[in-house]
Amino acid sequence: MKFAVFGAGGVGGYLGARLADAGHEVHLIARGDHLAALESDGLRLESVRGDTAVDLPATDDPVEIGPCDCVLFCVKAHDTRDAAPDLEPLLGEDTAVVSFQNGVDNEGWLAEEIGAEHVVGGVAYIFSTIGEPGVVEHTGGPARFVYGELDGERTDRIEALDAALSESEGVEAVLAADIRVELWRKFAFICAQAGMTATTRLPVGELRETDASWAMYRRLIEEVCTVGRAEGVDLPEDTVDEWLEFARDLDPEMYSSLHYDLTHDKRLELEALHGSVVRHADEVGVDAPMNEAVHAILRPWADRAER
Ligand SMILES: NC(=O)C1=CN([C@@H]2O[C@H](COP(=O)(O)OP(=O)(O)OC[C@H]3O[C@@H](n4cnc5c(N)ncnc54)[C@H](OP(=O)(O)O)[C@@H]3O)[C@@H](O)[C@H]2O)C=CC1
Ligand SMILES: CC(C)(CO)C(=O)C(=O)O
Repeated sequence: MKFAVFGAGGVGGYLGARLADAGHEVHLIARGDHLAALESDGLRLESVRGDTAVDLPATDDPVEIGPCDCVLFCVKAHDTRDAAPDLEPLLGEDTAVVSFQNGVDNEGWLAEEIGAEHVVGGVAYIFSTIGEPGVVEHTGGPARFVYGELDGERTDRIEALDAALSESEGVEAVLAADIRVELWRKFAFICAQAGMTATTRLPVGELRETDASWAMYRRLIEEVCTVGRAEGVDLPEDTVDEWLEFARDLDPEMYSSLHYDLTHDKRLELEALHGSVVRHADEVGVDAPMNEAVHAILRPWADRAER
């Protein structure tokens, strides 16, 4: 298959390297120092699931790539709207654009720009970052990727993507029955894991040992589930308990990408996470006070990083 990875960073670089190793044609879209390093030295992946190095075409201009079977859209959520118009040259009639971003709004934003028929939902469970230009470091997380057509159809293109990811080493690939449920499930977890590790600047192990913090972790998940259900998302009854059990088993030193970005003076995806919960809660008329609190605490840091 012909893939373009739009935003070949922590998530996109990981997937691009794994798909290339599985024999697919992969084009990377990046910018700045990272692009310069990809062009001169190729992409190196240092991963707890096995290292690899791939020499792939890399550019900041999608026109050079042309129409693809599938585009993996892996920029930060705050870059979605700016990047979306540049997808156009990558689109053929049946091209799938899969968002592997955090949050529940990216798919809608993409659909507004390129048409809903091109948009496929996706969720990533991994912890990977650009360690230095040209190098993606995967330090933990299951490397599980969940995806599906927004209407739940088993189309030829989603089956082709499923086959490509399933056959790639180091990728746990899951074709979802209902990707909207999966997006909200992940959203519930990430709002707790990211919100708590970023506001306290402590790893999950210390949060688990502190009753008040662990109770807040739980409430963040509960609130997102309440909002999602109020929007008609069929989240399983046991979603909260399932995530708490999952979080209890996490490496005690585990933080989140929001914490990483906060502590590395990078822009925060706050509006796609807690800001989004607050907006969705307002729309459906339910309260989300813990998410509001996280949003209020981190907003000045997000402003500072944007200045
Ligand atoms: N990293 C992780 O472990 C996980 C991340 N996610 C989600 O995945 C998404 C991607 O995150 P992550 O991989 O960490 O992000 P990264 O910052 O590592 O990678 C994104 C890359 O895209 C580049 N980029 C952004 N806009 C453009 C553009 N218009 N043209 C070319 N390149 C562009 C960025 O460049 P620049 O740096 O210059 O902005 C950056 O190199 C986020 O929504 C995140 O929440 C989900 C689960 C785990
Ligand atoms: C918590 C984690 C690592 C789970 O994949 C994540 O999605 C993130 O930090 O953005």
